Amino acid sequence: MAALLKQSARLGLSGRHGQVFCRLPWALSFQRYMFNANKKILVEMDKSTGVALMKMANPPVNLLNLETLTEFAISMEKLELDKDCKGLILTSSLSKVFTAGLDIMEMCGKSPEHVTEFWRAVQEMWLKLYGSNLVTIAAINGFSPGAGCLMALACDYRIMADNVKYSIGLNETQLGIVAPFWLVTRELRPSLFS
Ligand SMILES: CCCCC/C=C\C/C=C\CCC/C=C/C(=O)SCCNC(=O)CCNC(=O)[C@H](O)C(C)(C)COP(=O)(O)OP(=O)(O)OC[C@H]1O[C@@H](n2cnc3c(N)ncnc32)[C@H](O)[C@@H]1OP(=O)(O)O
Repeated sequence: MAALLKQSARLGLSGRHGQVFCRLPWALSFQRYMFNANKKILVEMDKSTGVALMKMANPPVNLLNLETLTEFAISMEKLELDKDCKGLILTSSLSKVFTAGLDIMEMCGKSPEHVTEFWRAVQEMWLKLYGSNLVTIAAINGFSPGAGCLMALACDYRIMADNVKYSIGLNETQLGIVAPFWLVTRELRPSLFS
């Protein structure tokens, strides 16, 4: 993140209170592009730095439902295919929630087919992040329970906003969901793999 900001300064961007203001001539704007499918995942790719900023934008709490997870996977695929993209910062567009995790309503009163599709999308999200060729950074700017924690763990680096009110953790056992073996061994106890 610091490197990104340094690069921004070199290119004529100035920052104040965490915001970055652009003073670049319009002619250089081709170096940036933005995309989103359904506006739940916003991506801004800066070709001059090779860094993409991905913001979850599903108010009020950035729930990870099937639609958002699918959009996330598509966005990751697009970035992986961009040879100029070297790094990814994953964050939230909301002020105090990174993501409230999986939408528990996706697991409640739904058909077995739907639940299967949903969990496949959860697993795909993890695979896309954990297996990414990009340098991935989670900029955790708010509460991050359950799958929010899973997302952060799947990134190469994590930075969390310095606010004692925000919590992060795998709290899903409180809902009767058990973290799968591969998650525990890969991310929480990697020594078991060596
Ligand atoms: C067998 C095959 C295995 C394959 C496995 C593959 C992968 C699995 C890998 C790992 C397992 C990970 C499992 C992860 C599970 C989860 O993520 S479970 C969800 C955990 N999350 C929570 O417990 C969050 C609970 N929410 C909060 O604590 C708060 O909402 C908050 C985030 C602190 C924000 O607080 P606040 O700003 O005050 O907002 P509200 O509480 O008022 O919430 C606003 C509305 O959003 C609803 N909501 C919040 N969280 C959820 C949620 N997780 N699901 C559904 N809905 C949620 C909340 O009810 C409010 O709704 P209304 O406005 O009242 O209608």
